Amino acid sequence: MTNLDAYLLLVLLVAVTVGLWAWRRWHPVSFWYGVGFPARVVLVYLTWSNVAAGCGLAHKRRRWRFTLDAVPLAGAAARNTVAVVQHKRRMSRVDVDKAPRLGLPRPTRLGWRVRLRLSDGQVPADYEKAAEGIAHAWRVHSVRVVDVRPGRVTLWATMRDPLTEVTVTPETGDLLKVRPGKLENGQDWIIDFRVVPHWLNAGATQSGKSNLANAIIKALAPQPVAIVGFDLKGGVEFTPYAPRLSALATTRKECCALLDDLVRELEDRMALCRSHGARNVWKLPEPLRPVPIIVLIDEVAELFLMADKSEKDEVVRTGTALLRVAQLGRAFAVHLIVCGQRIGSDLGPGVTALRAQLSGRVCHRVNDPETANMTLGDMDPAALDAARAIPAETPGVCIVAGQDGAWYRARSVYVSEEAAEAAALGCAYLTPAWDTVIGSALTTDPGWPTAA
Ligand SMILES: Nc1ncnc2c1ncn2[C@@H]1O[C@H](COP(=O)(O)OP(=O)(O)OP(=O)(O)O)[C@@H](O)[C@H]1O
Repeated sequence: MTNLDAYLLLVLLVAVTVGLWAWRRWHPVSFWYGVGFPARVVLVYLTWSNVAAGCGLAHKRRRWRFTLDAVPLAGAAARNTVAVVQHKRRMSRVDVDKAPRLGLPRPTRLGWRVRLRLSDGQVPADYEKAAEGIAHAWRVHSVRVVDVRPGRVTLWATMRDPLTEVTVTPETGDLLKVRPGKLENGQDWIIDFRVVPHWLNAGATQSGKSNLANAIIKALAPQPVAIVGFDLKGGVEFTPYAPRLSALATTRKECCALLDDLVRELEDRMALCRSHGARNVWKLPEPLRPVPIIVLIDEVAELFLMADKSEKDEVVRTGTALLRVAQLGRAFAVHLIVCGQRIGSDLGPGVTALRAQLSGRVCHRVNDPETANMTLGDMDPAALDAARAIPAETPGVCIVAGQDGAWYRARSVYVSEEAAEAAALGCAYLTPAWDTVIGSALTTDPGWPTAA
């Protein structure tokens, strides 16, 4: 090779490197699909046998192999005997590691998914246990086991944590559908109250519960819905959103009265549906359809705590009414968002039944494993581990589980109180008066205010 050739080669190498750097810098998405992902696939295939063996996923198979007989292993004796031992290559059956069969990796925006065939005797839990080891071996942020089918699992590798910075996604305006943040897979986190009607929003103090409530209020504010609040912290949480609230209860007495209204309204809606032969309000003709009601409850434990015996009746009444709202609400468009640090059976009878009705679960960072258990206990145990691993420095990160049993790491988008207040004020003209809301099922005109 002449000097000129070497020079040209060097220039070419520099040009390719700079080109790749610029491609990655200015168009990371196409760079990932065009270069990053194929390179990763090659690496994953080449290293899979070792990775599987290292993570305890390979199993031993007896295979015919050429072996060297009588080769001393090591040490001085080995050197001495090597001269006299005849090395004979011969076929014999030996134990070899066999990795589970890897399917074709498919790219995602932040990583890849790859399907695996379970070896005999393996269960998906073996892969869940090995997920952290695989993530380190593949040098990725996380590996999750998803989409479990008989004899197969899918591993989902994510290169970096998409939840470090969550940006706002514009709302589509679909009724009762909000996008309060992002999921770990980079997709929008969607809360659709028509699919999952009631939600439990739990977590330790400063974990991001109120921020999620802000995000939901901000997203619901421009929609034709009535929002009511229960805030037994003296109204400090929800009073700033009062312009967009049709009703706000801040004392136990007000809570009882508001719950009575809600139960009566549910009964009216039930009667209306019955008289029109409809199973739920969505089957009613549109002009007759009552306005959906979103019930926001802050620190639910306050509703169940009693200072003395005189409050017992009120607490029992509250619990029963809340349970009725939860049980009947789905069909009659009354939806609950229950926030709290704890919602355990220690709060009294009825709480466990209420919790069972809240099929949407959001578990923020927790201080004690019981809270994660209470919120996600009936879900996949891996979801519990993930909830316990949420660090304090990432408020808003949570584990979300819907009724399909699947769970995701997610983070709500940051919505300051000022932004939520501004949204509530800006949409105040959409706030239906409580009197018209609770009478809406009895009239043909729900009294819905129109834009000014
Ligand atoms: N998604 C998020 N992104 C960035 N910061 C967040 C996010 N969610 C919450 N925070 C910040 O974390 C802090 C605590 O949040 P928040 O008030 O929502 O917690 P909380 O669980 O409601 O606490 P408490 O129970 O004490 O009221 C706030 O300063 C808030 O700005």
